[in-house]
Amino acid sequence: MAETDGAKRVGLVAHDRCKAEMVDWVRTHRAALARHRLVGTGTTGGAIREATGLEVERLLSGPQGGDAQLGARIAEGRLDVLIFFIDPLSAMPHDVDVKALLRLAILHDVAFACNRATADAFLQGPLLSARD
Ligand SMILES: O=C(CO)COP(=O)(O)O
Repeated sequence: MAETDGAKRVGLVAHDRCKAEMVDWVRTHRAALARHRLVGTGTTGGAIREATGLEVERLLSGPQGGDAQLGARIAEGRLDVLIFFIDPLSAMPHDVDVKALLRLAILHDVAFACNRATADAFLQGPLLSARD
């Protein structure tokens, strides 16, 4: 656990076709997520902040380096959990950045959820639970 208050540093990222689902997921779990420190890629973070009023640190947009910034945080031990709703049906110009982010999460043993079912499971257990 990274923070003494139990808060985790949570990265939030969604590809364009998954952004509505990400916003809905955050809205659904707003109370639990409000206990953590949220950081998102530019557009995702802005959409979440706008829709929920939650404080979200915004990095660059993914294709402009936001995925790489999250990867750097993982490499530096500054991110605890990654929620990344990946579009499995679209080619991405920054696919190498997406792969690098996931590779770094695996390498540094950072828990990551790439779909809603897994993200929901994170809310049930010690990673992001609303319970203490
Ligand atoms: O492209 C992304 C992840 O690969 C997400 O970036 P945005 O949140 O800026 O759209």
